[in-house]
Amino acid sequence: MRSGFVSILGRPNAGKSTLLNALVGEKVAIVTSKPQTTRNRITGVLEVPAGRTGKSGKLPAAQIVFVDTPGVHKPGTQLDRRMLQEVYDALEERDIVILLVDASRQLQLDEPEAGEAHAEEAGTSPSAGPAPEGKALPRHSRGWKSEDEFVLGLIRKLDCPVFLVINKIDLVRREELLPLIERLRQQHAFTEVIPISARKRDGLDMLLTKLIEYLPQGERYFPPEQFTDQPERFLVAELIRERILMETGEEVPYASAVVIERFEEPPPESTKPKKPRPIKGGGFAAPKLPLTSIAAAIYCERDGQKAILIGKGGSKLKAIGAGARKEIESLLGTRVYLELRVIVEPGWRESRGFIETLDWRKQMEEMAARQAVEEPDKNES
Ligand SMILES: Nc1nc2c(ncn2[C@@H]2O[C@H](COP(=O)(O)OP(=O)(O)OP(=O)(O)O)[C@@H](O)[C@H]2O)c(=O)[nH]1
Repeated sequence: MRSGFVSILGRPNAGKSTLLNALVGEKVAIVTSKPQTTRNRITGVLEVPAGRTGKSGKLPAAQIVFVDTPGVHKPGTQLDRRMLQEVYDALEERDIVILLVDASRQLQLDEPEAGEAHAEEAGTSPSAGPAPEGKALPRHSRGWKSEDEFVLGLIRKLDCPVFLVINKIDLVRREELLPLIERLRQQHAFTEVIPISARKRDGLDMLLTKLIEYLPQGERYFPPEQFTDQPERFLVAELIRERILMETGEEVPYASAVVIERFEEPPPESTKPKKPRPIKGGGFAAPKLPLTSIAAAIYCERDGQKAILIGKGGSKLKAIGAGARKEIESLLGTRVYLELRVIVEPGWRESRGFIETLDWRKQMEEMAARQAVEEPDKNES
């Protein structure tokens, strides 16, 4: 079989997480219209059984480990630097790299007015983020041309196949697409150039066929039924963060972090399949699902942000909790009791120590170390 790591690299909002989810067929990464949604590298595993039909006939069996990365942007804070480090790490361990660009955004650059503004302000921080789809770029986000150069610099150093994947083609006209492809082709000797729409799942068959063509022969890295290496706790924290990004504006999404403080899975006996319950007046009700009890802390940097997160009479926090709970229930397949509290941690985005505590890989190591101290016998056996 073929197997290998495919890292997905690109500017914020290019659609990397949408592509990852579409390829893997599961919600592995959260997606919002706000840039810099992804903060860690995220693994999504796609198992391709032998005989599946691709663009050029039957595909060989393959396991592709996709690695979504934070959008590359000029670092302004310690958190940004950590995010960039995640990108570097993903570029270390890979067999193929996908450079994902947003076709609609590239086209905006072509407009002379926007182009001039970019040149003027190149190098400014884009932390406040690009404009929503289809809108003109706001002044504060016009530093991104130099960031495109930075991304190109990263891929020029690579010795593996690099695919240029042009996303969001559903937003551009056909006659605009061909000149764009030609212009981007000039930037680097890309192994393949593939236009897609991740949202509409257009072009993904071609992408998959070509990826498998370039993957080395090898064994599986993950068991066939596993679709990510992220623990459920972290997925839950991300679903809460996704809701915060959706429910709040201005700087709050960027200044927020979520830490799971309690994660109590239902006792094993309650997860056994149960019979439907008879109800008064005849008929049966679906059996009650078991309950997972979760408590999470939402960190922000200032009292004002805390007030926004809580909202009038707690309304905002309630909305965040209700939206997140629905998503978590569908992830875990249980009912969920979710408790949220908001904590002000001034300037956490500049604190290396705090940022480290957010890293789930670190959290897992610490939990294992704690368990080894608390239950040494269990560990030895
Ligand atoms: N129209 C359209 N929108 C898309 C497509 N792919 C992604 N989007 C939208 O683009 C926005 C950003 O998508 P994400 O997948 O979060 O982008 P990202 O590159 O992971 O973003 P960062 O986390 O900032 O790095 C979301 O609103 C998506 O729904 C596409 O093919 N077409």
